[in-house]
Amino acid sequence: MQTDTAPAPTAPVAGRRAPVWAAGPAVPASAAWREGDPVGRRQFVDIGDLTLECGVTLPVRVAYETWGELSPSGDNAVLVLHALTGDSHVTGPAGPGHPTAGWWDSLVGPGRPIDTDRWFVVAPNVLGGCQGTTGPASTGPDGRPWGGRFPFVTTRDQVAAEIAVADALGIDSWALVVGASMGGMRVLEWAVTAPERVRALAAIATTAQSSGDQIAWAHPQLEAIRSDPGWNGGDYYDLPEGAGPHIGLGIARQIAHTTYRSPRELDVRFGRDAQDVEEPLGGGGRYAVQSYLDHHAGKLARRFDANSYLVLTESMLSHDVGRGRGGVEEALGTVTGRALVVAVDTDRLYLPEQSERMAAGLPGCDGMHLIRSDFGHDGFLIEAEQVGTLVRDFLG
Ligand SMILES: CC(=O)SCCNC(=O)CCNC(=O)[C@H](O)C(C)(C)COP(=O)(O)OP(=O)(O)OC[C@H]1O[C@@H](n2cnc3c(N)ncnc32)[C@H](O)[C@@H]1OP(=O)(O)O
Ligand SMILES: N[C@@H](CCO)C(=O)O
Repeated sequence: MQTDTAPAPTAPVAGRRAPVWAAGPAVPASAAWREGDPVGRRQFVDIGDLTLECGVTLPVRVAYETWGELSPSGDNAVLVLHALTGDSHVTGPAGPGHPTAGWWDSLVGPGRPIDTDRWFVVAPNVLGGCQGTTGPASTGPDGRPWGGRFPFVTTRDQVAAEIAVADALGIDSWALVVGASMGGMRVLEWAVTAPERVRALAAIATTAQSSGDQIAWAHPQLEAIRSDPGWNGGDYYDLPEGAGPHIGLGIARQIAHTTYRSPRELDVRFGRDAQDVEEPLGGGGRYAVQSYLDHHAGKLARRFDANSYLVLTESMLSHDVGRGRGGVEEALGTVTGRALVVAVDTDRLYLPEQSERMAAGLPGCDGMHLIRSDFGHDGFLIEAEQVGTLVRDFLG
C-alpha cells in the first residue's frame, strides 16, 4: 500500500504479453483423468443408466475413495462431497493418479475431526467431474469424448448419481453428509431429496440457491472458456499440448480465485507491490497480485479439464433446493437430520446471510456458526482448526 514512493509510469511496452503462466511446462489440452491413467486409491462403481433432469439418459460410472471400515450395522458411514475443483482425494498425499494432495487432509483421517478409526468415509468424484466419474472427457456414445456434447447436469442429477452409489455400497443412511461450497449444495440437495438417508448434515460456506451475484461471477468464467479458440466447441481432447483451452480456463480461475479471497487480504498481502523486479507501471511487468493470480491460473490449467469446469459451474447455477418444491423455506423444512451450518465471515461469494437463511430454515439446526478468517471463501480450506472443531463437536 505504498503511495509517494511509487515511480512514475514508463512508456508502454509495444504489444501485450501472453499469459506468462502458459509458458514453461507444457499445458495439456485436458488434464482429465482418463482410462489407462494410474488409478491411485480410486475405486469405481457403475451405477447403470441415469436419466438426467434435461431428459438425456447416459451410463454413469462414479469414481470414489473410502477410508475406515463400515461397521457391521452400517451406522458409521460419512459422505464427504467436494467443491468445484476438488475430487475424491479428500485426504492423503498427491501421487500417481492423484494430481493434488487431499484437500481436507486436516479434517479427515485417524484421530482427526472426522476420525477414520471410527467413521467409514466415502468421497465420490462428482458427476460431470474430471477425476474418474463420468464427465465430458469420458467416452460418449460414438466412441469419442463427450466434450461439448456432454448433457446439462444439475445438482439434483449429481445427487441422484450419489444416491445410486450409496445403494451400490449398501449404505441405507449416512451418519453425516458434509461438504463446502459446491459440495455444500449437494449436502442440502441430499437432505431434501432423501431426508431419511441423512441423519446429520454439515453445509459449509454454501447456499440453498445460487444467487444473482453468484450467477454473475460465473458468467464471465464460462465466457472466457467458450471464447478461447482452443476450446473448439468442447472438442479439444486430441489437440497437442499447449493447444487446448487453457488460456480460457486460466482466466476463469483468476476471476473465481479473486472471489475466493477477501478484498482486505489481497490488499494487505499484495497491495500495490510489484512482482519482484517487474515494472507494472507501463513497463510490461506485473503487480504481485497479478502474478499470484497467474500462478493459480497455471496450476488449475495443468490439473483440471475445461469442459468439466463448464459443466460443474453450470450445475452450480442450477442449484436451488426450492425449485419445484414450493420454495427454499418449504424445501428446507422437510429436512429431518441434525444440521450444522457454517459460514466464513469474510466470504464475499457465499455470503453469511445465505447461511443464516439455511440455518433458519433447517428444523434440526441450532443457528449459523461463523468462522473468523482473513481469507474469504477459501477459509473453509484454510481455517482447518475452526472447521475441525465445529465438525468434531457436531459429530460428538
Ligand atoms: C474441495 C476443494 O475445494 S478442492 C480445491 C482446493 N484446492 C484448490 O483450490 C487449489 C488452489 N489453491 C488454493 O485455492 C489455495 O492455495 C488454498 C485454498 C488451497 C490454500 O490457500 P493458501 O494456503 O492461502 O495458498 P495461497 O492461495 O496463498 O497460494 C499459495 C501459492 O501461491 C503462490 N504465490 C504466492 N504469492 C505469489 C506471487 N506473488 N506470485 C506468484 N505466486 C505466488 C505460492 O508460491 C503458492 O504456490 P504453491 O501453492 O504452488 O506452493
Ligand atoms: N478453492 C475451491 C473454492 C471453490 O469452493 C475450489 O477450487 O474448489
